[in-house]
Amino acid sequence: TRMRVDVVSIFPEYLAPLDLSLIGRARASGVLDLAVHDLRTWTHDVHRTVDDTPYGGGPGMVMRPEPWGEALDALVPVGEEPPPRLVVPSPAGVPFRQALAHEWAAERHLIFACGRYEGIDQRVLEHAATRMPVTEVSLGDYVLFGGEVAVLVIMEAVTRLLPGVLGNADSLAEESHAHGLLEAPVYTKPPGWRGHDVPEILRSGDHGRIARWRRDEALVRTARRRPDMLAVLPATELDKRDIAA
Ligand SMILES: N#Cc1c(-c2ccc3ccn(Cc4ccncc4)c3c2)n[nH]c1N
Repeated sequence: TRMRVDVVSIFPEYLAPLDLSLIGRARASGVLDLAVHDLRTWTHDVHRTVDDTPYGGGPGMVMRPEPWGEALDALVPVGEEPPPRLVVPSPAGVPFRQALAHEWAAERHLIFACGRYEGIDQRVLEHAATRMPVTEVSLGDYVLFGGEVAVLVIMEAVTRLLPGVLGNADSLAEESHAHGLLEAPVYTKPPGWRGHDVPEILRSGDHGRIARWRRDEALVRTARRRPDMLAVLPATELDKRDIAA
C-alpha cells in the first residue's frame, strides 16, 4: 500500500462517502488504506464524554485532550519511521491549496483529527508535534461546524494525485491548472442546444487555433474572476498574450 490514512471523528458516519467512487477504487486497488475511527472509542466514562467547558470562559465547549491523546497513541506505532503527518482542519489553519495536496500525496501515513464544538484542546496538537509533523489547515474563509467535510475535500484532492487513481484523461484536468490560470469553458454534443451553439472554433479541427482560443478564454476568465491569480503569473506568461496592461 502506498498510503495509509486514519480519520478520527465523533461522527464517523460523516466520512462514509470515502467508500464511494474514486476513493473507493483507490482503496480497492490497494493504493490507499483508509480507516475511520470513532473518538469515543477512547473514552472510558459511562457517558463517553469528549467535551468540557472552556478555560477562560466563552461560549460553547472544547474537546478534551485525553481521548485524543489515547487515540493518537493507538494510531501511531511507537518508532514509526517516517512518522505520520497529523492534519487538523481548523478555521485558524493555513489555507489548503493544491500545493499542500501534492505534498500530502507523497506521505506514507496521514492522520486526520476532526474537531467539533469550539475546537480541540491546543495541548493535543502541542503534544503530537513532539512526535510527528502537525498541520492545522483551513478550507477557506467561512465557518463550518467541524472538520469532517474538510477531510472529505482534502481526501479527494490528495487521493486523485496518487499513482493509478486518475485515468490519463482525468490527469489533463490537473495539467490545466499547471499554467496558473482558470480553465477555459468546456462543451460537448449537441452542437446546438436551446438556441445556444458551441463556439465554432472548437468544431473546426484546427488544434493550434483551438489551443489559442482556450488560452485566451482562460486569461479572460481569470482576469474577471481571479485577478489575484494574474498578479502572481511570471511576466513571460503575460507577455506571451500581450495583455500586459
Ligand atoms: N477546515 C476548516 C474550517 C472550519 C472548521 C474546522 C474544524 C472545526 C472544529 C470545530 N469547528 C467549529 C468552529 C470552531 C471554532 N470557530 C468556529 C467554528 C470547526 C470548523 N471552519 N471553516 C473552515 N474552513
